[in-house]
Amino acid sequence: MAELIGLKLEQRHGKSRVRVSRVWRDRDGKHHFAEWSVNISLLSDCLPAYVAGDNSDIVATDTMKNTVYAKAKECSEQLSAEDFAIVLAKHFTSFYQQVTAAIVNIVEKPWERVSIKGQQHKHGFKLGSERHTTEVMVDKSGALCVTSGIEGLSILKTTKSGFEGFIRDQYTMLPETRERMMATEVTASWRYSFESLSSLPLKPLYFTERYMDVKEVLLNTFFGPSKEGVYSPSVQATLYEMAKAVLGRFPDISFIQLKMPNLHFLPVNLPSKDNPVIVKFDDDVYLPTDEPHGTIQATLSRIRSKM
Ligand SMILES: O=c1[nH]c(=O)c2[nH]c(=O)[nH]c2[nH]1
Repeated sequence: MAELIGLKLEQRHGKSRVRVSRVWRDRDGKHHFAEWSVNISLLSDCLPAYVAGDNSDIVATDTMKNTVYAKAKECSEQLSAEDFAIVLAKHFTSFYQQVTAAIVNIVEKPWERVSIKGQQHKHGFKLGSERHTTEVMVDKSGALCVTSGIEGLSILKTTKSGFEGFIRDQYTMLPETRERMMATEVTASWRYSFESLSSLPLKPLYFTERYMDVKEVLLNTFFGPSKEGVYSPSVQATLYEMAKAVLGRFPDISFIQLKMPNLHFLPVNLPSKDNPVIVKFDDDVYLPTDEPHGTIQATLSRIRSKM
């Protein structure tokens, strides 16, 4: 192809924000429900489409969208977002000779079953806050990478947080403190150690359970025990403890990234021309602000032993 002499083309194509929801009905009248926003991206041998206007090797993105609905219909048992992403990625890589790898991202809407008068409702759901995310990559050989995560987990504690001992210079105004609010919106993503389709766990809803468990470990570590809490010397130290707790607890997770913006609650002091002052801050009245905010993020992974 003359056009490609001296040039390198890297390409992928796919469909974004394919929204689908699925209901599964148990015999006893209990319903299960999921709502997903699916992104598909295919790596495929379709160079002629770019360089010669020849679409004969193109999987139409419209076909990708329809495949989401067709596969949702086929999945007759409730399944995790990860397993649905795997179903799709497997289909694209095995069905089309041209497709060498598929990347499927899903964001699940946080519908939660409601309880009415202490009883779980059979078919009623309300929208929660944080979202379960996943990215699955599958190639033709069956090699696989599953990353899962949480988006929008807003958490705050009103004490047991401080920040001291940082660098001071001519621009430093921030007082040291052992008493402040700590608030953040956690974005987490973690990679599972399963590296092939054949090594995936067979247990149904395995990844859904893991998601719930990881979230619980993150929250327990951030907050500490319910009565006494746990002191945080910085967002950095708490982030590290949270990441370490996840790797320590789940051997099938090889890597975790946490993004934890520091959402500030500023002390309010209103001076007055006369005494007494109108508002003197006593760890009680704050000005909440998310702009500007600190940005703190880190990844923690296992170092593979050379043995
Ligand atoms: O936990 C914190 N980490 C920082 O890096 C930082 N910087 C800052 O101004 N306040 C804080 N708090």
